[in-house]
This record gives sequence, C-alpha cells and structure tokens, in this order.
Amino acid sequence: MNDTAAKVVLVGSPNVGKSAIFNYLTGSYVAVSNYPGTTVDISIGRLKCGKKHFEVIDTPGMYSLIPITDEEKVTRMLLTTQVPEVVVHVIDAKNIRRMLIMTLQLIAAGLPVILDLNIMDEAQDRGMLIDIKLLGEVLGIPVIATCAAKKIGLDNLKQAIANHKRAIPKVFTLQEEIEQAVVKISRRLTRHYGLGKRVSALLLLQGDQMTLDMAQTEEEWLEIDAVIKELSVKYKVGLQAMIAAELQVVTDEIVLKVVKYAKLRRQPARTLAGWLGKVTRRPVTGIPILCFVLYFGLYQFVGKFGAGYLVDYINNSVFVPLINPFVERLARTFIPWDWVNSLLVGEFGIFTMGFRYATAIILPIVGTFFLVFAILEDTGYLPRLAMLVDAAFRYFGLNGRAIIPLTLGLGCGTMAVMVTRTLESRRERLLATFLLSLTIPCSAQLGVVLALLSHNTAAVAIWSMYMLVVFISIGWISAKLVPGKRSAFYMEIPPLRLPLLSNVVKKAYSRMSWYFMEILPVFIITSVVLWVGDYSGILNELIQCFEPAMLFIGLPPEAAQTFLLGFFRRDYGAAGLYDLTIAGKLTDTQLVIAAIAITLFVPCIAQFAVMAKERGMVTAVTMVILIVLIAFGSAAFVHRVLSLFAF
Ligand SMILES: Nc1nc2c(ncn2[C@@H]2O[C@H](COP(=O)(O)OP(=O)(O)OP(=O)(O)O)[C@@H](O)[C@H]2O)c(=O)[nH]1
Ligand SMILES: [Mg+2]
Repeated sequence: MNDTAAKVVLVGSPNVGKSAIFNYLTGSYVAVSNYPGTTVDISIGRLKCGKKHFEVIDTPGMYSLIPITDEEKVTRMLLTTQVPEVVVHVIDAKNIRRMLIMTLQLIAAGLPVILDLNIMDEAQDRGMLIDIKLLGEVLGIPVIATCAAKKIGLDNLKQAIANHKRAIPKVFTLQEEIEQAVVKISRRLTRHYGLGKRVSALLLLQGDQMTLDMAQTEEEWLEIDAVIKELSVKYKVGLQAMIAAELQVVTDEIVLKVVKYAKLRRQPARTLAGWLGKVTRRPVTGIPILCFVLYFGLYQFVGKFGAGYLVDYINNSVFVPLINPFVERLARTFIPWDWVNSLLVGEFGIFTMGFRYATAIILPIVGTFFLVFAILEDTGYLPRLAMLVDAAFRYFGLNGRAIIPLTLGLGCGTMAVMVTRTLESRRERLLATFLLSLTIPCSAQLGVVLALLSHNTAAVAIWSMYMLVVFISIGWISAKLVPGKRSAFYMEIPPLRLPLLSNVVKKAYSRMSWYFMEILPVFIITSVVLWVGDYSGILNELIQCFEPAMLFIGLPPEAAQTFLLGFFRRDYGAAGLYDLTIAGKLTDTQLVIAAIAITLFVPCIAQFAVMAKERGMVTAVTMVILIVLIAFGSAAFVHRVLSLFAF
C-alpha cells in the first residue's frame, strides 16, 4: 500500500454502514452485517477521485472516543497515530441525537471531519426531515446524506472527500466550571496526544485510560491531577456522566434546530418486523424460534443438504469415480517416478487426499453454513439472540454479547476467536475463547458429524445432549475458577431487515474463498507431511503410539490417523472421519464416541495461532492441554456408559 497516499478514515458507532460505504468507495468487499461488531480490525482499500488517490481505512465501530473493548481501541489508536486527510464520521441518521456527540468530539479534536448521515431511508420512514444544509453550517463541516444499502448519495460523498479542505474547527463550549478546568489542564499538557489539547483535557476529566497513561508522565501531573480531583468532588454523579450530559445538551440544541418530524401513517411492514423483533427475544417464543432456526438452518440445510447430499454427490459421484481416476491415469502416463506418483495421487496424495478433502468434503459444508449464517446476520436476528441468552450466560461468566463469537465459531473457530475482541473484559474473552476451542464444532466438523450420525436419531440426540452438558458444565466450572465479574449487557438492537441477496451471496462467497485459500495450503502441506511419514515409516510408529488411546476410548486403531490429522486441521480430521465411516470401519456406538471426541478435540493449527496471538502463548497451551484431557476423558466416559447400555 502506498504510504504517501492521503488517508481517509471511516469512523462511527457500530452497525451504521461504515463497511458498506468502504466497499462502495474502494470496490473491495469486507463483511457487512446487521449487528454491532462486524468489523474487528482495520481494512485498507484505494479510492481514486479524478487525479487524486486516497487510501481508505475501514475501522471497527466505537461508541465514543473513550474505548472500552479491544476493537474500539484499534480505532482510537488509528485516529491518534495516523494523520488522516479526511475523517468521515458515519452515523445512523435516525439516531442523530445520540451519535452527533461523537461528531462534536471529533471536530473538537481538530480532525478534518465530514459527517455522513447514513441510513437516511429509515430516518425518512420514521418521518424525520433533516436540514442538511443548516446542519453543515452549524457544525462548520461538510454534511452528506446517504443510503449505502441502496448506493444513494455515495458519489456525493466521494466528491466531498476529493474536495475537502481543512477549516478552523468550531468550538462547542460546555459549562463554565468544566471549561475552566479544561483550560487549566490543557495548558499543562506537553506530550503528543494525537488529538487536540482541549479534547485530551476533556478525555482526562472523563477518566480515559489511554490519555491518563500518557498524562501521568507529564512533569506537572500532580497539578493536573489536582484539577481533576477538585472538579470531581463537585459532581456527585461523577465527572464522566456530567460531561456526557453536558455534551448531550449541546447536541440537543443542534438537533432541535435541524430535525423536524412529518406526520406518518403506520406501515404494515414495519409492524410485522416490530412484532417479529419482539417475539424472537422473549424466552417463551424465542426458544422455539431458536430451535426452528437450528433445525432448518443447521440440521436440514448444513447437515443434510450440505454435508449429506452435496458432499455425497461431489465426493462419491464426481471425485471418486471420475476426477481421481482421471488424474491418476494422467499421472501414471506422464510421470515415470513411483514416488512422485504416490506423492500426487497415492493414498495420502496431494491431489487424491489433500485437494479432495478441501474441495469435495469441506467446501460444500462450509459454503452452506456461510450462506445460512450470512442470512441470519443480515436480518438482525443475532443481537436478539444475544438478549435471549443473556440471562443463561450469566452462569458462564459471560453476557449475551458472547453469542456472536460463539455462533460464528460454528462456521470457523479461527474467525470466531478474533471476534471475541468485541467482549468487554479480559475474563470474558478468556472464557469465550476456551468454550469456543473446546465445545463449539466448526462447520466442517459439525457438517460431517451431522451427516454421519443423521441416519440414527438416537445417536444425534446423544451427541447433541452430551455437547450441551459439556458446554454448560465446563462453562459453569470455568466461570467459578476464573476470578472476576461479568460485565453488564449492553447491545444496540438494530431493526430487523430483509437481507439483501447481493450482500448475502458476496459475503458467503468471500468467506468461502478466504477459507479455501486458508485451508488448501495446509491440506497440501499435511498431505506431504503424511506422505513423508508414510514413506519413512514414522507415520506408522506415531499411529501405533496413538492406538492405545483409541482402544481406551473404544475406537478401532485406524481412528488414530483421523485424530492425528485433526491436529493439523479440525476439518481435515472431520474429513478423515467421513472416509473411515464410508469404508464401514465404525459401528454406530463408535461413531458417537468418535464424534464426541473429535468435536471436543484440540483446535486446529490456525485457530491455535490466533488463540496464542490474542490470548498469549501460555494461555493457549494451557487451554490445549485441558482440552485434550477433557476430550479423551469424555470419550472414555461415554464409551463406558454406552457399553453398559449396549447401545
Ligand atoms: N436500511 C439501510 N441499511 C443500511 C444502510 N447502510 C448500511 N445498512 C445496513 O446496516 C448494517 C450494518 O452495515 P455495516 O456496513 O456492516 O456497518 P458497520 O458500521 O461497518 O458496522 P461494524 O462493523 O459493526 O462497526 C447492514 O445490515 C447494512 O446492510 C442504509 O443506508 N440503509
Ligand atoms: Mg464494519
């Protein structure tokens, strides 16, 4: 990326359409979903306006300049360390009263702000009439109205970015006493805070940790601290709440000037969405709806259609009888060396095993999952699910927000561990990462397990009940063992929306190709490693070492290979399990045991790497050791119990 290109940073609260706008401006695709916290890291793209080149940066949403979660810190750091040419503050127009506060903060910070009133369609549906021109004059910055979902107004935004010129920022003053304290503090600030001195002083008064850390190294810190303390004793509600209320007063005055309301007739579509929105989050109706979604979305579509029908067709009717023999013939005709042949098309061949596992077994399952998940994300169901489970999640030391990484884990654990950044405390991120790595099967595992067990309803019931019990008990025990309290549940509930087909397809496709590009090299390397192991005899010895463990949990010795593979990638292990069953090597009881063990078994290498990066190596390794013990312990336990009942 060109470092000298002018930077355009898109900032704003979560779920206001920043990523949708980023995609339009740059022509690339980053995920757009109807829940707060979709973007957890920055994305960079290019924009060309006439002769000007820009580097556009999409950021994780943040509610205010004071970050709470890790992903909010990412945006704050970006604003203070980069020197943006333009900062586009994207807000949800219907929530202008709440969101304009941050616009004032950004202006006061001396940043070159353009205000984008997005989601104008919903504001208009509610009868809001916003005087854009007047708002621009009051704020002293360019204001643009857009509807990113329908691509309306985005070219105006492009023009505004291209023509933007820095102006002297307007100052919106607060109450006398606060202003005096701000002056006293900012006079004593000598370090480079990245934001203007006035805003830094205000942030200090509000207890912002990032500014505090720096201010404590100031020579006159004691004097600064005295000013803060002197002011805070005056306000019983606390300085932070006081300043927030003050900022709200200023914003309210502006909103009163620029927003008028038209009289509305009630719209039937809105009433239906409102009703559905309510019934999904009440336990009496919400739990049956959740069961309905899980049954049709996961069991029928991913399990039966994706992992059953599609895999069966692509693997057993296309790859095994047609493509594999063709490639084998090709290899044998043109490549005279036996060892190369076996490396490419042998039992562990790069093509016959690695490529086939990735394309014929894993991709259809992961693809169907991503499709269902994209639809769910775009409707706005997930935040409602978060509300529904919030009360139950308190027993696991989590709040309802954790449902988003946990359900995403049903797609890919690696992605999900990154999304735990949206959780507030270190403790919650730790607990969610552990539950994710232990109990949540990724879509590849889930699909294979459902497809293999689906002919026997009792087997599906035993497996799912067991997983639920492990989730609940391990969740409960870990919450007891890890000290700390759960944070309060706060999540904005967006309106239910009809998913846009183009976004659903693009998102599912982009995740599928990301996934495929990630797994293919690992699958190929795994095939090579296995081939070397097989050729040198090491694999056999390793498998032999693993065999007693297999017998201990009641599985045939051949299963050792599947578990070894699962170590490289969960999905590789799952695909191995599929192959074993097709070959008729497992009885129903053994299938249940294998399904339990492989679901609980260690996270794949990619997920482990993200765990180590996000939570630290020591934590990641400790988790893996615990997971291996629990997985084998569980499998052995189920083996003993099932043999008692002669299942
Ligand atoms: N009705 C309507 N929906 C919109 C508009 N712009 C975006 N959306 C929808 O709003 C939701 C959020 O969009 P995103 O682009 O993911 O929002 P974001 O600001 O990047 O959100 P985070 O990544 O969570 O911070 C998606 O469901 C979009 O389809 C709009 O102008 N009108
Ligand atoms: Mg986003």
